[in-house]
Amino acid sequence: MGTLTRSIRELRENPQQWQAFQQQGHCVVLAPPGSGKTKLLTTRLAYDLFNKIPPPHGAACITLTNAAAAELRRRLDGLGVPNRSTLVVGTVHSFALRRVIAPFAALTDRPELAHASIAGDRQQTAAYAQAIDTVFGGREDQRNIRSTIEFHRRRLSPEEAWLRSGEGILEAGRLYGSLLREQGLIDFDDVVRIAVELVEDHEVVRRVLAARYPYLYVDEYQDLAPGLDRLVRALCFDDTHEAQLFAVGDPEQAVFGWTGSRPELLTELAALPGVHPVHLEHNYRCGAEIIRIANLIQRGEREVIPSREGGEVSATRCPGGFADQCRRAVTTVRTAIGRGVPLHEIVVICPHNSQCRDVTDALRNAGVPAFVRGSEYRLTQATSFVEACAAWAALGRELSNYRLGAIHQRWRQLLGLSWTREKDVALTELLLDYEYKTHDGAHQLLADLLDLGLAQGLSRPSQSDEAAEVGKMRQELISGALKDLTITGLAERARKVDRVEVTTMTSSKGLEFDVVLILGADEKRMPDFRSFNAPTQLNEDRRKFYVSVTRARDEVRIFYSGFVEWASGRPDPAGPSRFLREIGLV
Ligand SMILES: Nc1ncnc2c1ncn2[C@@H]1O[C@H](COP(=O)(O)OP(=O)(O)OP(=O)(O)O)[C@@H](O)[C@H]1O
Repeated sequence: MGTLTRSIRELRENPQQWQAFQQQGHCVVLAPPGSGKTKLLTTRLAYDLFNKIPPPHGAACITLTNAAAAELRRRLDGLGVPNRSTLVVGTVHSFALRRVIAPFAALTDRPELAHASIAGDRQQTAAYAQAIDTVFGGREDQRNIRSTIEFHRRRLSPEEAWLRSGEGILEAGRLYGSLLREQGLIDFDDVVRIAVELVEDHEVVRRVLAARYPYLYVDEYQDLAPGLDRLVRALCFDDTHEAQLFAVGDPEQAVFGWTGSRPELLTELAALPGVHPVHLEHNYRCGAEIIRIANLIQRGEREVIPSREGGEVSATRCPGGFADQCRRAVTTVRTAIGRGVPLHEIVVICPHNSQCRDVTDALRNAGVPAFVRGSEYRLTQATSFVEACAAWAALGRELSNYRLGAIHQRWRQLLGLSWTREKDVALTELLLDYEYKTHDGAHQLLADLLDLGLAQGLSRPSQSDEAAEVGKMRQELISGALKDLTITGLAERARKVDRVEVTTMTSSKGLEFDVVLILGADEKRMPDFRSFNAPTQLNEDRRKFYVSVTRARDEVRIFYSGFVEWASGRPDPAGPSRFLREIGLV
């Protein structure tokens, strides 16, 4: 039996999943963790492509983060979905840039946007500094003003809202935008705003997009910021040319508040006339005890039903502080390995990046392979392609989990019209060559890939976001934090097996493991002390804890000390996290 058929059969066993799978018209699935939202979305898309969407029509399948988009692509690959030029699977920002702004920029008063580049972090910081300095003359706290401007840009606030935030904010925001514009740059907030304006203001844009992508699939809808929600609504709820929407999400897993997202948008979407809401309630991932604890974290607001017995949750006090938590985490990981749990079925989750780095060091020093992704560059289609090339060359197909065919497919997409069959041959030769050069600097492989055609492929205007990220990666590999990284080191970053994953609570979203370790469960860290008097933020911190716990199939091990240590080194006796108290674990 094919994987798609098997997946459809599994959905048929669950009446709610089956209802959503068969639903005609707009469908919004609201469902808890592990209830099969992503499985439902990808199975339905695969089925629709084979049965309802004949070429040249296509579909757009979008989500918020690159990691989530990569997971969608992986699952669709597994269901045997073939490539189609009108099938877009990616982030909502890349959809806005490539499928809305690039082809329709001529309709705006800024046709040059079709060739604009995405501003890098440094360019944004410089433009913010200059704009704020010009308007406020260095009198005010730059960080505060920048975050107020970002707040309004992300929410596409109307002018009155900007004005309510104080004198000079609107002016500085406008100046920031025009400073980027003078350099031929836009940032992702601009991308969203311009795409929303194009779709809302121009019927022709809606008409063309609805013809090209008559079906729109959105995963993790709760994380879309208001601008992106408007984009989806304009495409799907136009009286004359609507695309059909299939959206899945969970307001209780919204963890991207800093991007301006509001979990209520999903609930409101589900209540729109013409939308069929479907609620799922069974969790297929976690043992019953994990679900019991997860329900307690939610304070009984929503009962999730487990599909199997078992599961363990425990909390351990580590009186020696965070270093002690790391030591005990190492022991717990070793015990799990001793019981036969594969390394890649274990995850360590911490509230902060710096804690992730500390626990990774502790694991590695104890001889346990561990991987944490820092903020060196984002994992996009192009950067993950470069990592996959290193992995295939250095680790081979088995250990790397990458097929040469999948690497070639990505290569073709990145090269676009500049792809030729000879370029496939050249890529294969290059990768075979690197099998014997695994100790060379990783920057050399990137330079060779750029020379081989990647640079040309990324010079297309629609690829400016990818080009910016590859530029950042190159910089890091040549002179940044990754400057001594070898091909093997780069390969390790893409390796999916035989290593423990270490991640922040936010980035653990959408993942699943047999064993989950949560460190740093101390008040002032979890929740963060800045959330104490901010109910919205406090709720988001609770949701992050909820998301972390529900990543586990079998075991959740939580560690706390009852105090936190700040940079001064002085312990602050804040007590264990209130979340542990609420669920009766301390
Ligand atoms: N009907 C089903 N029968 C068997 N297994 C299922 C079924 N539905 C989902 N699953 C399994 O449950 C697990 C969770 O599914 P999935 O990742 O799609 O859930 P999700 O709702 O997207 O989770 P989260 O919101 O936590 O990311 C997967 O291993 C999936 O294969």
